[in-house]
Amino acid sequence: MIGAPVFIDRIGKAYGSQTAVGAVTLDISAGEFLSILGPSGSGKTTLLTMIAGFESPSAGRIIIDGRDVTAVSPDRRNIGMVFQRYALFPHLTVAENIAFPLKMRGIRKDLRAERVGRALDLVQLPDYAKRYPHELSGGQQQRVAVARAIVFEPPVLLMDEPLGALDKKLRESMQIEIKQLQRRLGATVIYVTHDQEEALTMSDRIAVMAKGQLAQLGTPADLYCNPQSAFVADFIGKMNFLTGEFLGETAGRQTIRLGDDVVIDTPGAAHGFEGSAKIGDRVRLALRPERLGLAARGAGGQNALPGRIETSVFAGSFDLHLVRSDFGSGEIIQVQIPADGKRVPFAMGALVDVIAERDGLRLFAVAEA
Ligand SMILES: Nc1ncnc2c1ncn2[C@@H]1O[C@H](COP(=O)(O)OP(=O)(O)OP(=O)(O)O)[C@@H](O)[C@H]1O
Repeated sequence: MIGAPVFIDRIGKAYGSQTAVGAVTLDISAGEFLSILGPSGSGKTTLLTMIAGFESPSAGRIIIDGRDVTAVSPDRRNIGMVFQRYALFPHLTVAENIAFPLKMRGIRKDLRAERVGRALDLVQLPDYAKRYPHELSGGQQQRVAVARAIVFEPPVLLMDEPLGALDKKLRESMQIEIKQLQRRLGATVIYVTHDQEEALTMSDRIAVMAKGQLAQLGTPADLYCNPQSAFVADFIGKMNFLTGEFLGETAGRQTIRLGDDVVIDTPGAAHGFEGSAKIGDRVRLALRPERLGLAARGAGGQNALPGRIETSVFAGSFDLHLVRSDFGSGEIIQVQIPADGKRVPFAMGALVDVIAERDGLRLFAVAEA
């Protein structure tokens, strides 16, 4: 199976006066794993069902492998689909379920059996051909659904929250399985999820949707390190936000005052801020919990945020400290320190400095919050 490129050209969908998707353009390479990520109601499913052909767009075109399929019916787009609910036929065996798309395409019985066998091997269920769906676990049923979607070797696979109904552990192992399978097959995958960790783990690129629009498109590292808006910064990974006053810019560094007397330097306009603030404007400073450090009060050096430990939680691979700021209106700052087996040196109520590394800071205008 070789993947096909998918070009989504200014696609839009309106329901009456409501815009579900507004002029989204995505250029997806052959063999790419692209996730569509966004909160509930952001238009992910509407976008995917238009690519599948179950909804017709109000505007724009869909090009698969160089062919304009905008007006082509779903069964003629040569696309495999997996949904959150496995949607297996309950009265058919696993093998019959997987053979179904082949039968629809008029493939001979002996060839069908061979391809079903291969698909079952690929999803690691070689001994389950004769079982019925109700005799399988949720994860096994979803693997059968994946086998059914890939058995006719479609160059494009669409998946809409395929792991949403599974528990966390199973979901995580299936994420790896699906990713490995996709690499082996070379198929182009467009994968809808609202789970940012899932999108970060699986994708070559992620399209973040907000209110029917593309908020940002990039690699997982891109979105994580260079979010272009407070929305993306907040949606991808964990983020602390502090509101402050813009004091000005010198040598490419922006200076922000938090509360009455805490002054912070950011690394410059290249790091997420468009530089549209005027002196005195309110701005939002975004700080990743894992890019912060902790020191005893007074030992934090430059860019220290004074606060006190409200609570500390052991979270396995890291310790999470909630620090109440001693400036502004006493916001909670989350600080994540990798666990090294040693005890946390700070007791509850301890006076500390939160150390903000410059390159871990982002600055956003308040208006777009
Ligand atoms: N058939 C429809 N008629 C009217 N409005 C619709 C219809 N389908 C979707 N919408 C609206 O379009 C918007 C986008 O919905 P969509 O289901 O694409 O979002 P989503 O990001 O997939 O959400 P979720 O994660 O909750 O599934 C929503 O505001 C929704 O109410």
